[in-house]
Amino acid sequence: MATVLRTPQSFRERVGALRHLPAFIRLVWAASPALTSASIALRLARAVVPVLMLYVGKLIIDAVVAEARVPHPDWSLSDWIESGRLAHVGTLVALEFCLAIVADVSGRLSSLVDSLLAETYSNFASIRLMEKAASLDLEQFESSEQQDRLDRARRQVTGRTSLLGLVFGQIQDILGAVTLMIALVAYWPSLIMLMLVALLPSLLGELKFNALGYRLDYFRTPERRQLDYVRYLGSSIETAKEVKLFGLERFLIERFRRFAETMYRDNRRLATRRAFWGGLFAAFGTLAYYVAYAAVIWRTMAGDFSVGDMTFLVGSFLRLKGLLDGLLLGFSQVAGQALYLEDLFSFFEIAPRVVSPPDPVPVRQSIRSGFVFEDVGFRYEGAQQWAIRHLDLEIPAGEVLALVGANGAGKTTLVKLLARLYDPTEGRILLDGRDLRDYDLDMLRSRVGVVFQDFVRFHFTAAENIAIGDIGAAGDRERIAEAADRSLAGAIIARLPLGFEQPLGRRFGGGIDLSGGEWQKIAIARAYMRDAEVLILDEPTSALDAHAEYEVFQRFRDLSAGKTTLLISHRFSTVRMADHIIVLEGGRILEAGTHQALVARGGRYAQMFELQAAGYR
Ligand SMILES: Nc1ncnc2c1ncn2[C@@H]1O[C@H](COP(=O)(O)OP(=O)(O)OP(=O)(O)O)[C@@H](O)[C@H]1O
Repeated sequence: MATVLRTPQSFRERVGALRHLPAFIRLVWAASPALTSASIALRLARAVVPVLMLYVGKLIIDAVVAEARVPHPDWSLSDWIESGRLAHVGTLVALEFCLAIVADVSGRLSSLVDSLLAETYSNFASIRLMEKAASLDLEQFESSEQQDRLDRARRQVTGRTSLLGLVFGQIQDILGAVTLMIALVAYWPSLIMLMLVALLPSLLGELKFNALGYRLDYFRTPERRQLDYVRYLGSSIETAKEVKLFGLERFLIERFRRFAETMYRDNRRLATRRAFWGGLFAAFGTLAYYVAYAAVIWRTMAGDFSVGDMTFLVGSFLRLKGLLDGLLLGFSQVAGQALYLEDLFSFFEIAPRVVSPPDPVPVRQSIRSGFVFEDVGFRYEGAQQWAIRHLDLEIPAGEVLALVGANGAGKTTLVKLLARLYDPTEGRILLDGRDLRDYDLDMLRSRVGVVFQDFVRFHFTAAENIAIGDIGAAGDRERIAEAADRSLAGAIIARLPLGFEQPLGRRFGGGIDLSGGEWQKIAIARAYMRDAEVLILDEPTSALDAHAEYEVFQRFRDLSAGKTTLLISHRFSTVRMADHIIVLEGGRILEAGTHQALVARGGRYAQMFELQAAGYR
């Protein structure tokens, strides 16, 4: 069940989000240990070198002042060099030059390493996300709350890789600040305290606004998904046809504008408040800096510090202020983004419920007795009504069973239960006498070939579209061609300019779109790709003309001889081919029998059959 995430409200909870940082750093480390180590080492260099430079600067000034005090005649440069009085200062300048080069090189290398690491991490985390998503139950996918969370998790891995630079930048700044503080404490400890106290209001302010920003984003996730959806509707090829014909442009644009404006207004209010308070708090920091500055000038004039000390102290204070400001801003940004890590890691923690048992039973190569539904009931999460209730049904191995019934009668649900996409809410389903839940899930699914009514039109090549049925055999062109011939897709592919290599769909350059019926033939070829024991066609032929559907099913029947087959169709010319027919109504079995028996019975089936037959007369 999707757990409702509470929004972090209190200060502790906000800072508490930082607890995900170690897990985040572990994830970054796992993405690339080498790049992560390099990045941290370079940051360390970048933190320490500036302090060393400031100190060498101080030594230079002191040396120069000392030299300037010693009287010297009207010397030329060569006299200075020969006297040896330039040697000390010269060495110091050379040292500072070397440090400057190290600072420059480590800065450049560090941006290079960080950009490589950010991309590696983003790819790594995306793969983890896809793997996790693949392991989830269909039901967990279908809840809108879960979709919201997935959406936030996805944004976390794609849009928020800056977190990486931020966290490492923080580490660098902390190291830099600590080095400076150690140096400054040696001179005048109380000034550092002044600076730290002055920055406290900014810290608290930033934390507060971050939590507000996150809450805004959190509560806006459903709206943002709506916004993305409306944007997609208004600007994609899949919808262009209906948008034009129904004249939906203005309607969609208006809807987009309405959502977007509310979100913009809320964001603007927050950003303005943040800028105001942030500016006010920052003024405290600046004030502290100037107080410290004045104090240092005074003590230098009083003779407590040398001019070199003064430049070092003033330079260090300025740098420390910059670092602390940066740390503060960075900290609040890190804390803000860490709140989103909650989404990513809580997504990683969702446990699928439809899983293999600890000691799974292997599925036999060929099914012996078949499936038995025992008092099976299923209710979709959040639904009031049962989609299926008290269903007892036997599907003997090798039988061709047809399911008929009005829209919403429960046909697709039954198929999903059979393929163990869901587990029954009540009762159980047996395969060869054992509960489906006892079997190895992957093996079970690999034995079942389903073509759904809403099959996916993959914008891949024609060959790949068929190979979807058994993706491990994507390189086996012979099998793909055979599957295509069996589903009557072969003739369609032969007409494509690039044949099996033809990209399908218009999403990418060079793609060719197919008609609905042509797509269906391609989708049916997927069922032939699988060496499945159980074949299920859930109305994938609705776009085929009556003749084509008859032909497709005829072949399907012949080619799947000996296999357990389930057909769902609203066309009785097809349904009558089945060995056994089940009429579902409101999730229960209303009638069952052969075509002849059901017609002779004069019940619901006969009524529906008569209605359709009359339409053709
Ligand atoms: N994902 C879902 N979440 C909630 N309810 C659902 C979901 N899918 C189907 N239902 C409901 O379950 C019931 C059975 O639906 P099902 O899709 O099994 O019907 P069907 O017989 O296949 O219909 P059709 O002929 O229209 O394909 C319907 O009342 C439907 O509204």
